[in-house]
Amino acid sequence: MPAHSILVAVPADIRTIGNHRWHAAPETYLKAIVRVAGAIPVIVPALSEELDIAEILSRVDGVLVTGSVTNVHPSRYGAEPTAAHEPYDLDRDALTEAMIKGAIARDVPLLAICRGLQEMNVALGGSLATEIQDIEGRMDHRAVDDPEQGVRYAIRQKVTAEGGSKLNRILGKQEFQVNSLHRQAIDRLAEGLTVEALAPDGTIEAVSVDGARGFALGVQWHPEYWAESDADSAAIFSAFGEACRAFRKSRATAR
Ligand SMILES: N[C@@H](CCC(=O)NCCCC(=O)O)C(=O)O
Repeated sequence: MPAHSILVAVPADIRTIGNHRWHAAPETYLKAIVRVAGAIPVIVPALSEELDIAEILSRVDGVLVTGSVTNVHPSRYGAEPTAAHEPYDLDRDALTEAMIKGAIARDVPLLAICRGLQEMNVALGGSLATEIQDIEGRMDHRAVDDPEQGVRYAIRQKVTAEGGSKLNRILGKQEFQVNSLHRQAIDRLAEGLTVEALAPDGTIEAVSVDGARGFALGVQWHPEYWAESDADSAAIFSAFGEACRAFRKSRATAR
């Protein structure tokens, strides 16, 4: 096991376990950070009003925003909340907005996955569509109804990366298969984001930050799930880990 020294901040979800509120992150992301990106994940509690986010960002070498079954509260992108938008996690919304904006402003490498990509778009002023499987012409991007996680997260959808995009360079190809499971998607793309990849129905599957000096990528699918066994998933986590190491070095030399 390598002795890692790179730190990656992971904003927490709020979960209720028994009678307690927990600040938690899914293990699949934590293992992918340790085992494939080669870094130490540091879970940041969703207590944004009590934390100095700038201070946290000055001590970490990357930020990874995970997926979650909860949805960004629609008031954050000017939509009326309805039952179809639920469930929410308002504390996570506040934390991820601050961490995403802060990471981009400071060139801290950022990898945003699924809900994370949606939060990246909302943080920069974009909006989301909900229940996209009900929109004419759109595919059903939800997980298959199966108790087995490996079946729910099976890689089975085609995605096409823009030629010359960051993803195209990381993966060395334009066409690939992913495990994209979600019921919301980017509607109005935020100014400052570039589309990196699309599903066959036009759903935005990946974005990057325009003019970012470092790594600032959002993917709608789940590279964390197969990061140890699927070459494309591994390539994304390895590229993120490399970016974090390069950022640590550049920051050390600037001091
Ligand atoms: N809530 C959003 C984001 C979807 C997401 O991040 N899913 C992660 C895992 C979900 C699971 O295991 O069921 C949406 O649905 O669009």
